Amino acid sequence: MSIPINLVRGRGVGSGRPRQDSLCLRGADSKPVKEEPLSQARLFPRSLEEGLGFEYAMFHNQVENRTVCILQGGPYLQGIPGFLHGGAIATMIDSTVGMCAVLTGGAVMTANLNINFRRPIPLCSVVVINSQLDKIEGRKLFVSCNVQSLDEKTLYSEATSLFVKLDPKKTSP
Ligand SMILES: CCCCC/C=C\C/C=C\C/C=C\C/C=C\CCCC(=O)SCCNC(=O)CCNC(=O)[C@H](O)C(C)(C)COP(=O)(O)OP(=O)(O)OC[C@H]1O[C@@H](n2cnc3c(N)ncnc32)[C@H](O)[C@@H]1OP(=O)(O)O
Repeated sequence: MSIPINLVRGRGVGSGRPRQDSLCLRGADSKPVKEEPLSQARLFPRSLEEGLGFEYAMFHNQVENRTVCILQGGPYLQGIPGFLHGGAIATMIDSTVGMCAVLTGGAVMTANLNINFRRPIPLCSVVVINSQLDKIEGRKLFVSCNVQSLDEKTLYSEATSLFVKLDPKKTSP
């Protein structure tokens, strides 16, 4: 049986940096205080110059509700010398499980993210993030993932997450 694999985004596949020209600035109480175009706004993982930050492509399998991310973390993402910063790893884990949740459930937000960092990821190495939808309970989507080396011999990180579908009756966000 052939399994449909959808390329979600990737450099060289029409992956220009997304622009969001109509964002609201929000005050401390989360209420919009001023409408202003933020022409510099970028999806966080796409915010660094090519080759220096997050280099990745994601693939989604609609039949199995799985999203795979191939990631190379560039030199601007260094944490301890020679290795990826944990926050950069968390960003890409959140983005991958988030993509899995969005493509399965529509408009969602991360409510909870738990990460175990098992081994440090060498800077500029290529790793694979394998995520899958585990279950859906009402508006809640539970998605887990692991981060491995290409040869699958090294398990770098594991994570579980909860995404909540946005309630159209609520105004925020
Ligand atoms: C924003 C629009 C998104 C639209 C997306 C569409 C397209 C995007 C396209 C491309 C994007 C591609 C991929 C995604 C990339 C990256 C992903 C990054 C995502 C983020 O980086 S996003 C930022 C960080 N994220 C936040 O900034 C969330 C702040 N937060 C809230 O905005 C609310 O908290 C919210 C909305 C989460 C829920 O609020 P709510 O009012 O709708 O729901 P409520 O509180 O009633 O909870 C309902 C049920 O979830 C349970 N529940 C809730 N929270 C829980 C928790 N923490 N632990 C355990 N259970 C929890 C309750 O216990 C209840 O469970 P039960 O029903 O069983 O009682």
